[in-house]
Amino acid sequence: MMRQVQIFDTTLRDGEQSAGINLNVEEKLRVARQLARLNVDVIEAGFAIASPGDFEGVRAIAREVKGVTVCSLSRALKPDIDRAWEAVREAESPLIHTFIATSPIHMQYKLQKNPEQVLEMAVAAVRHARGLCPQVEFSAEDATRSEWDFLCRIFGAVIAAGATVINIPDTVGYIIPTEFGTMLRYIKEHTRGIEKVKLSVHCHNDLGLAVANSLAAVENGVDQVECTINGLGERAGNAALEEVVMALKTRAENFQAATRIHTEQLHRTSTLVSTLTGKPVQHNKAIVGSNAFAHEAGIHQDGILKNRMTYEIMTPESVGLSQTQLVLGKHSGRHAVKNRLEELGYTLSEPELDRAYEHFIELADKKKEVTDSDLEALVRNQVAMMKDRFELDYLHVSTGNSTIPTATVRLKADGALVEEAACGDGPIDAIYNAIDRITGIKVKLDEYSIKAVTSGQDALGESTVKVREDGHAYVGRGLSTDIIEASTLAYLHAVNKIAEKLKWAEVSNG
Ligand SMILES: CC(=O)SCCNC(=O)CCNC(=O)[C@H](O)C(C)(C)COP(=O)(O)OP(=O)(O)OC[C@H]1O[C@@H](n2cnc3c(N)ncnc32)[C@H](O)[C@@H]1OP(=O)(O)O
Ligand SMILES: CC(C)C(=O)C(=O)O
Ligand SMILES: [Mg+2]
Repeated sequence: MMRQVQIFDTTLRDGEQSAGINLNVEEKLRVARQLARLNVDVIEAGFAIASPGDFEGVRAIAREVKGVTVCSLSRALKPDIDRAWEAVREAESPLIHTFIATSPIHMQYKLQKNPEQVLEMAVAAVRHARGLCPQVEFSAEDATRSEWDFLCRIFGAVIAAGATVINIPDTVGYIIPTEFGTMLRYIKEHTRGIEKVKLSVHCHNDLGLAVANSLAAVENGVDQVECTINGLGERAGNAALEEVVMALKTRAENFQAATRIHTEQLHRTSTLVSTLTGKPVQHNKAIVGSNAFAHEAGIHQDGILKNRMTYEIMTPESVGLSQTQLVLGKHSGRHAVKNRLEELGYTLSEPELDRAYEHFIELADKKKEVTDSDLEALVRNQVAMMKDRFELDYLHVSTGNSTIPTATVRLKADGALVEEAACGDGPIDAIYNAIDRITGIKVKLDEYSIKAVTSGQDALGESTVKVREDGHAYVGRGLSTDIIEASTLAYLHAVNKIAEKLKWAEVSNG
């Protein structure tokens, strides 16, 4: 039986606490709307007492964003709690989150209070918050460096005072997964009333263990994980929401726990947060990095082409990306180059492919990435091994302001001369109709352009067309001092690519 784990998103509170991030109210609202689309369970929208802007941000989200619990952080102080309540009270499901540090070092040096005073403050804070709001979360800041028996005592006391969620933060990212599991089991066994509340964890990434610790917590039965988009947060950040969620989904049989997250929204959410915060996502970041579903090594690309699961443990579509990327570079092999060329409409024989691959590797050694245009140029211009099926032999167009544009076209098709005439809406349309009659290939013209590539009266005109056949797009280019001829050559260029593909299909189908 799968149990449900809640996702508490704190991008707008702990994430925004990262050095160098400052979101205004409108930006916070945009993130919150997207978090609601992502279907998080709780949005920690800010720390209401911190500033008027933070207060307005929390209040605006509480007023507008529905279908999700909205919460504000507050110290264990009455004015903080009152301000938090003022900000969240209009939410469909409001929550006050109050906290106080429980580790010896924080109590002695930062709070300058003894454990009994801290316990009293925690209880008073929770009691006051619970008098205002039906849902109150209590966090023991720096819990993982606190004495376990003291934690059990303070948790028991705040539960008795009305806390509905108990959160165990690894505030400084100190704990390791096995130790966290043992600690959580100890707390569950030794805290009075713990079975009545939700148990939550909040992990920081100072040792790069935030996600691993959060997952260890799920294995040990916690009900809620606190995390942020792109792992934003104080110092090295918090547990990355996308990593926690996809680990739970991909290894569901291990965790027997599911979230309500709409994972296809992950990429979009990550991009929005990155854009608004100005914090780029590192390329190799799990799940949402630009290379997370990109493959360059030949052996990997070959595997992916044969079966995506050889090198992908989840699909790009499941996180909201349209497809796997096979990046062509110096580590790519023949299979990937052949596959891309076929997608572009070039079907090569084995010797042709060998030659093209040789040229490709030479080029890839000089360039980081070989683009589609590079590949096309390489095949058509450098290797020049493809013999066009249709070549222009003769062209005549008759047009004017009071005549129906008519074209006569003669092509050399597989060595024989074939001539056709056709009318059209304009001279180019007439030519393309005549060509279609000769080739018998049905294409749809999506784009057409003509531009001068040199200057003067004898300027060279370059025409580019994009045509579609059987759902695939083909680009053709033609160059001539006569723009009508350039347009004809561009169309023929695209049609020859299609003819080559169709020929290959015939051969392969026997
Ligand atoms: C682990 C975390 O992420 S905790 C959340 C951190 N987030 C923030 O700090 C949000 C931004 N902070 C702020 O805007 C400000 O620090 C404020 C408004 C919260 C407080 O500002 P100030 O009143 O000027 O206090 P300052 O920040 O300098 O010091 C914090 C005070 O709160 C006390 N304090 C810290 N945590 C708590 C707590 N949980 N409960 C009660 N008091 C606390 C400190 O002991 C210190 O008290 P002191 O002034 O008596 O020495
Ligand atoms: C306020 C608490 C939950 C926190 O952010 C932390 O301890 O890291
Ligand atoms: Mg934190």
